[in-house]
Parts: sequence; C-alpha cells; structure tokens
Amino acid sequence: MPGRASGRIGQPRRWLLGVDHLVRIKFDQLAFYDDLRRRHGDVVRLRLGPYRSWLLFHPDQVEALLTQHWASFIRFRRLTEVVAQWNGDSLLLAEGEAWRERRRKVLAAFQTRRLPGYGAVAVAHAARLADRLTRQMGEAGTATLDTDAVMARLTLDIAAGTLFGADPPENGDEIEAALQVLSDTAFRESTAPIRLPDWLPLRAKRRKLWAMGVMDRLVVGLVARGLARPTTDGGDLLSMLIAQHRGDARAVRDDAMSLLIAGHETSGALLSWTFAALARAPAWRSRVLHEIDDGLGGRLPQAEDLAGLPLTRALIEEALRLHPPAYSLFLRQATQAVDLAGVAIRAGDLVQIAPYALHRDGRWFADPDTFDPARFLGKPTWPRYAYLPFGAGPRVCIGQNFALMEACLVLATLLQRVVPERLEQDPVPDPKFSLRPRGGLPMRWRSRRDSIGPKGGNRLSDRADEAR
Ligand code: HEM
Repeated sequence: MPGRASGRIGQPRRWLLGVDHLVRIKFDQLAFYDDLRRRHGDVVRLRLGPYRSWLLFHPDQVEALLTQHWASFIRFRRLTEVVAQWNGDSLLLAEGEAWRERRRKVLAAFQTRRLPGYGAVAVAHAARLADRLTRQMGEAGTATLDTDAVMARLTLDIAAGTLFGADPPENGDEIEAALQVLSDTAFRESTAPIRLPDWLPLRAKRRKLWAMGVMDRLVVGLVARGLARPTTDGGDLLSMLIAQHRGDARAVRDDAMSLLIAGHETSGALLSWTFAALARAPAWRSRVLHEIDDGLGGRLPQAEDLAGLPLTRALIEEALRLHPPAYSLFLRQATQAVDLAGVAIRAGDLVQIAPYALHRDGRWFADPDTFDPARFLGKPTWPRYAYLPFGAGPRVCIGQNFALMEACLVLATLLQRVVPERLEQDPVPDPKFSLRPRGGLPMRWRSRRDSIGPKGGNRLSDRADEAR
C-alpha cells in the first residue's frame, strides 16, 4: 500500500492544557483537523484538558480501531450523556452486552427484504414533493428554494412513513425546529467546558427542554399507536422494534427516537450536498439526467432499478466523500491499553477519526477537493478504510443500505421533474451534530416539464445543459 503509516507521532504545540485546541475544535473543527493532518502527519497526539487524545488519519490505524480493537473502546461518556437526555437508552449509545443485544434486535428491522417497501415510501414522498415544486414554479418554471430545509422536511416525512408507518406529521415545522435545537444542543453541551444544570433560567436550556418535549410527545404518541395496532407487522420499522422488544414501550421509544434522530438529519444533509454539487456541475447533471431518463423511461423508480443507475449512486458516494454528514465519528475512549497498528494507546485516552479529513487525503484521492463521481464508477483507488462515510466494523451505521437506497431513489424521482440549476451562494459546511450548509442552501431549481417527466418526451433541458 502506498504511504504505510510512518510511526511518527505529531505533537502540535499547545497552550494552557490544550485550551487553544479545544477552542479550535469548537469553532473551526474542519480546518483544524485538516491542518493537523497536513502539518503533523498520520498520527497526532493532543492534550485536551485532562485527556491525552489522538487523531488518527491513516487507514491502518482506522482499521485497527474500528475492526480488530473496537471492543477496547467506548463512546466518550461526556458526549453520550448529552445525547441520552433525549435518546434514552438506545442502540446508538449502548455499550458491551447491552449494545450487542440491541444491535441484534434493531438489525431485524433493516433486513434486505424489507428495504424495497421502505424505498416505495421514499419514492411516494419524493414524487409528492416534485408535484408541489412544479406547481410552485408555475409558468416561470423556476423557483429559488432553501434546498436544505426542503430536504430536511422530505427526509422527516420519509422517516415518519418508514419508521412509524405514519403520514407526514402535521406539526412538521415544529419537529424540524426541535430537531435543529437538539442537534445544536448536542454540539454545544458536549464541547462546553462544564455542563450547566437545566434549571438555570437560560434561553438555551428552555429551548432544549421545549425540543425534548416536542420529540418525546411525537415518538411516544407514535409508539403508543403502533402498540395498539391489531396487525403485528405493518411493514414499518416500528412493527419490527415492537416485536423484537416484545412490546416494552420504553425500549421501543428509545430505539425509535435514536433511529429517527440518527437517520433523518444525516439523510437530509446528504441530499443537500448532492444537489449542491449537481447545481455546480452541469456536465455531471446532464449525464445523470440521461442515465435516469434512459434507465426509467419516465416511470417512478423502485429499489430494483438502482443496479441500473450506477452514476446516480456514484454522485451520492462522491457527495459523501466531500461532505460526509458524519464528518467525525463518535469520540471514543480506551477502556484498556491497546496497540493500534503501532500506536500505543493508554487506558483513558481519547481517539478521534475524522472522515472529512480522511476523505480529502491526496494520497488516495487525486485532486481531492474536486467533485468527481467518476472515482466511484471504477475500482477504488483508495484503501478500504480511507473512505468511511458510514463508519466501519461492528458499529458501522445500521441504516447504511437504507440511506443509500433512499438517496438514490429520491434523486431518481426528483430529477425526472425538477433540476437544481444554480447556487445562490457558495455553501459553507457547518460542523454541528452533522455536516450541513451554514444558514441554509438557497438554490434555483428549474422544472423539466418541457423535457421529460414520468410521461416521457424530448430532452430540451438536457440539451440546454450540454450547451452551457
Ligand atoms: C446519509 C445518512 C447516514 C450517515 C452518513 C450515517 C452515518 C453513520 C456513522 C458514521 C455511524 C457510525 C458512528 C461511529 O461509529 O462513531 C452511524 C451509526 C448509526 N447510524 Fe447512521 N448514518 C446515516 C443514516 C442512518 C439511518 C437512515 C439510520 C436509521 C434509520 C441510521 C442509524 C444509525 C444507528 C442506529 C447507528 C449506531 C449503530 C451502532 O452503534 O451499532 N443512520 N451512522
């Protein structure tokens, strides 16, 4: 493998027990990690307050951490305790035997044979969105939309349908706002030097308690509805959780909440970044429109169609490379001393893996800052653990196949009717709970009603793209 891990340990200078590093992690994390990788190499050791901590940028150590030695680490309690306030005792946060048991139960809901049913729900919601957007565009055939807000709402509706077998929630705006507050809270409370008690009369605390209430009422209500249903399997994830947890309402609530939170914001962000990339890349946009038009002939896609849409998938994989919604994996803490491919970790040390920085390493990805989906059309040029938008090893994302299918189907459905044409401003990645465009994603969309849609037709819009 080119560029084996050198064994050199980079130790950037620090100030006051690493307070300067903590400040950069809080306010400028993406640039800070990228900078550390470029200046200090594959293995960087930092002091963060009382903790000795490591950033690992080489696939050898990433593999050792996430596969061989994963059981020697737990997710850093300071972070999981924050998220547990609303997630409860769920798969996302569990450790050891409790995690193994939960993983087995939740996995049942993601069996391959269940995915096409979830895919159909995603397509139905995307088609409804395409109708709405086309109507909104009216005669002009164009509209400027905050695409990040639109995609967040779409993935919320899809999550409600696939997870709970429910219609889009009536208070969708309120739920979106609550999810945003929780995402901000997770970041703020886990990076603050101390966590202040909730009874303090602070705006941030009031908002957090309000958001937790909104989400709790939503999920508890939907779980109660699921428990009262006469059918045992409604084809949704909830039915499976109820069966696996044998009707234990608390366990079902906690896993359902964590799936909703883990799956919804990340999936919305992935769609936002993919459409942002397409808006800037007319040649790729034109190629993918051809692929979708030729592959589907104007009908709505199904999960089985995806094998025939390799470029659609490659666009999504490349968007995941450049803007991985999980830009950093959960911070881990060693429970015992362990050797990670030549790096001696002590019990209590913290270890961080940052896919955002790994994915931009020029040793594996030529011209790493360029959007080039062709990378994913041939054999990978990178080692397996240099690309990990969904993590790796036993704690790899449980919703990975679901998320990839959902994104491909949404793209194939929307792009038959509407295309992202122009970004109104360059999106700036905002590393909060997941990586989203800071302040939204204003983008101009154009209707394809003159070219092709589910009814077919000529390809004026594509030619317009090619002429540009
Ligand atoms: C684009 C979408 C998604 C991305 C980028 C993503 C990313 C990730 C990553 C990187 C991890 C591993 C974290 C770590 O090891 O520190 C993870 C774990 C997890 N994800 Fe996802 N995810 C996505 C969608 C989903 C969906 C749709 C669901 C469920 C409906 C989901 C549920 C989970 C759960 C429950 C875990 C924890 C698994 C465990 O610890 O055993 N994710 N995700």
